[in-house]
Amino acid sequence: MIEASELTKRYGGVTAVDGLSFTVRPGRVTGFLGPNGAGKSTTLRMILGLHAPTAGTVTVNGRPFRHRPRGLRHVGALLDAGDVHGGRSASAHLWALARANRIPRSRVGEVLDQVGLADAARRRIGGFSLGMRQRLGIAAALLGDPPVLLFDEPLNGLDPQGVRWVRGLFRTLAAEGRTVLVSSHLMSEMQNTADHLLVIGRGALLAEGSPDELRRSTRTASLEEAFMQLTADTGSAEAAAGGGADRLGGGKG
Ligand SMILES: Nc1ncnc2c1ncn2[C@@H]1O[C@H](COP(=O)(O)OP(=O)(O)OP(=O)(O)O)[C@@H](O)[C@H]1O
Repeated sequence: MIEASELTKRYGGVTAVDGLSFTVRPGRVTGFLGPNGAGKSTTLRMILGLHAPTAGTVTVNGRPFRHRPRGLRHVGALLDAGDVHGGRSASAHLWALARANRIPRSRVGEVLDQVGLADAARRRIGGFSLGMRQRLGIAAALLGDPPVLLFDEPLNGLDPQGVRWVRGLFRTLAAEGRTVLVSSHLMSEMQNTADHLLVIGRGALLAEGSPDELRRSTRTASLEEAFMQLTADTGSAEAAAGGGADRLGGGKG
């Protein structure tokens, strides 16, 4: 369970996250949606204790999460798949993380198998495609078998088979009772994946509910249209490109 209360982050004059309160429950996939610059990554970084909130609190299973030894056993996260040492092999990268988090070495082979990178285990990460890096980032998140998992734009660079695989993986992780939070700026991606959605714009919560609830509350035919409508006033490039949709009011679903 992740609980945010009045979470706020300011960078100088920019308010990236603005009094955000939400609960992410275990046993379901929660989609975290918002246009570019809405504050998704900043929120994920505050959940992980990488950035300190300017105000408000966020807890993971009742306590603020700090990076610490064995942290990967509590929370696994894919934030930026490009943020890895390109000179290392996939297995060396995962083994370094496992060692630092006191995770048995046997997990390295297991997660490489799980993400479909077993054949690339000894290859340098520098030669990996974006999709392979995403898979490696997912492997790192799974390494400590954690009860809470955060994924920032996990589908970037994945081919259709990869996208289908990730959707299945998220469903399995949720069915195992884990807390799964997945950020995306594409509502359509979440249509088949998320049980519950949090929609933010300019750092504030615009709406939350199941995909059906969001469609009903916005009286739209698809989640994509619902998203356009909910974010129409946030000044995003996507909302502007969507154009046209009448605003019917979004509120909580
Ligand atoms: N370290 C930082 N210093 C200054 N401003 C920042 C910093 N990190 C984020 N911001 C600003 O905070 C706002 C929210 O950014 P954030 O990356 O959290 O949004 P996002 O929803 O993840 O966007 P995207 O979908 O583009 O990844 C943006 O205006 C961004 O420019």
